[in-house]
Amino acid sequence: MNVEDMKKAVAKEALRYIEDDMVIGLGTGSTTAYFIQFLSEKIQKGELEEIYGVPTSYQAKILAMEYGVPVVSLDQVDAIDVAVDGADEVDPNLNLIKGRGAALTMEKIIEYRAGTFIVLVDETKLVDYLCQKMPVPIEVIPAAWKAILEELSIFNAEAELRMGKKKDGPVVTENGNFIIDAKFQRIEDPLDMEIELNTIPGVVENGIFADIADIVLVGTKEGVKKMER
Ligand SMILES: O=C(CO)[C@H](O)[C@H](O)COP(=O)(O)O
Repeated sequence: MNVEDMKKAVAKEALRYIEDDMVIGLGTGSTTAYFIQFLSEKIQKGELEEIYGVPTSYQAKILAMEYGVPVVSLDQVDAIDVAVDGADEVDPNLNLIKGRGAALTMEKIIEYRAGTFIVLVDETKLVDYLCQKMPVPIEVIPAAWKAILEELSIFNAEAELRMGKKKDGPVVTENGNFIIDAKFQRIEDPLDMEIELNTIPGVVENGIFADIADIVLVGTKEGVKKMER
């Protein structure tokens, strides 16, 4: 089983948690894209009814619209039953780093409020501690980017402004902000770090998702494994 097959396997497995009449937070990224596709197939077959998706990004919204999954915004719903999203790192306590796709703020807004937050990863995302492989994406107000970059040196972070790939200059998020990717040495206390980073003036949100995930479905060569809080 290659990584792509693992992503598909966890996306299929996540459907087990979806029932009629649910409002579902739709995450961002390649793994969640499979989930949206498979969710749509079940809806088209009539196996799921009265499903509404709350997208965490334009990517999720456009995919849902293309696949015919009804889309609503957060302010149109009373509650989110389940949210499904990928992650960049998962530690043994189900703490996450997210935000490679620069959608971390809306992802956290929605996933924090979900009755059940299900994370879909392949086994390459499992780490012993956060920041083992990936930096923490931090969404910042553009005017503050340079000051924040310097302030992050207090944490011994190697931090850089994220630059566009098919755009000149910095990546601009869907909220009109910049992203700083900060590689810390090792995050000992994810919750503490998540809160501390958000106290820096100009920081909108950061990609540490501590104590939010309820279930992590991990695609492995041996099949899907479940980690649960
Ligand atoms: O946080 C994210 C986007 O902001 C993604 O969920 C995360 O990067 C995982 O993506 P993929 O499933 O493509 O590996």
